[in-house]
Amino acid sequence: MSRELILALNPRMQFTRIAVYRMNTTVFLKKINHKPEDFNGFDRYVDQAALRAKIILDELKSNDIRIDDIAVVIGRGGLLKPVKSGVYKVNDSMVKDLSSCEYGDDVVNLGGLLANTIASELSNADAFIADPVVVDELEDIARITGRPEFKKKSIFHALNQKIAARKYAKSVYKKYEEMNIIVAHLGGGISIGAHRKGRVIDANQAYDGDGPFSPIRSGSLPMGDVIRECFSGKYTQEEMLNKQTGKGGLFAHFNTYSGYDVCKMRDAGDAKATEVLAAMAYQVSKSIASMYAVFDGEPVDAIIITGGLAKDEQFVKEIKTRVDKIAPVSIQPGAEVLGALSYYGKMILRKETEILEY
Ligand SMILES: Nc1ncnc2c1ncn2[C@@H]1O[C@H](COP(=O)(O)OP(=O)(O)OP(=O)(O)O)[C@@H](O)[C@H]1O
Ligand SMILES: CCCC(=O)O
Repeated sequence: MSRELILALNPRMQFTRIAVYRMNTTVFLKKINHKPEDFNGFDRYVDQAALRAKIILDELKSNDIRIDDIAVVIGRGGLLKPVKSGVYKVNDSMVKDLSSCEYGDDVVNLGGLLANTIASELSNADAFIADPVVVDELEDIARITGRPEFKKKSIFHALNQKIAARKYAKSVYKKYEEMNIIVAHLGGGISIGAHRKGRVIDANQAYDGDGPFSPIRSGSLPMGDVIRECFSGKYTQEEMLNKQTGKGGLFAHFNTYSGYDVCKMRDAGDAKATEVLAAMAYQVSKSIASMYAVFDGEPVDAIIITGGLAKDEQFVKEIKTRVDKIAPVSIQPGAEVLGALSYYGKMILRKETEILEY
């Protein structure tokens, strides 16, 4: 039996999900909740790397995980320069871009940094990321905007979208690379991707660009109003960016990061929650329908709805009824981030994947 373990890491704002795998067996799975006061004094998410790494290592040790058997530490990849899909070994250049927030400050940056810090503490491990949020397979036409100095960027949930699409393709005995699929990832952020024959040729710029609003992101806004707010003198640039990326969407309406809680408010008859969630479902549906045009007349084989909010039947129903004329709709509730990372971790151990250099 192989003694080589895989440690997978998915850092989120208020918690870090970790899992340890021995090939196909899950050895350990844990959602480590963090108290906001633990991070007092840290201005940026990346400043939390050393502390979170220690908390994770302590958790593994106190659960008798044989940490020196860990060979692969693989984290969810962060805001980096645009890259092709695949597995990357964490190197100095990646650590520099993540820790300086060269391409933005999001908690997802901690994926590569935690993997690097933890691997360096172990005797036998290397650090990796896979399909980071900046996987870029856009067609050139998708990049052009109404201002030559602005190009649309590919920032979306590449890891979960691609795993969801591969899983669906397998379930209908086809190859991902042979299918046309629209994937809607409904998580803390929301991204809609047009997967044409295995390449995501268009997606909304989910982090700070366009698309539906989400539990934490503002999505597309009336641009004139945003410009006027920028120059109102009321907010700094940092505050304006934060309103777009971390304090928009459901948070701005309800002061909670939890889509689950807002769904519960709707179920209890709250009129505002009903209205805002319906608007979010409406925006997701419009975004899915807009991707139909991207396939330029080729049939779309499936629409996949995935992510945490895909667990809410009412929310999903409101989207489904608006888009199911386009293609059959398949629901994959929840995001398999750790499972997806373990899939790549196994390929690394079996030497079945190219290790790309950042
Ligand atoms: N049963 C549920 N019903 C409704 N919403 C839910 C449910 N379970 C989770 N959610 C919501 O889903 C969102 C989180 O989804 P998910 O776990 O896919 O995202 P994440 O990993 O935190 O962020 P992202 O997907 O943007 O990277 C949260 O707003 C959460 O409250
Ligand atoms: C960080 C990119 C995807 C998202 O969370 O919106």
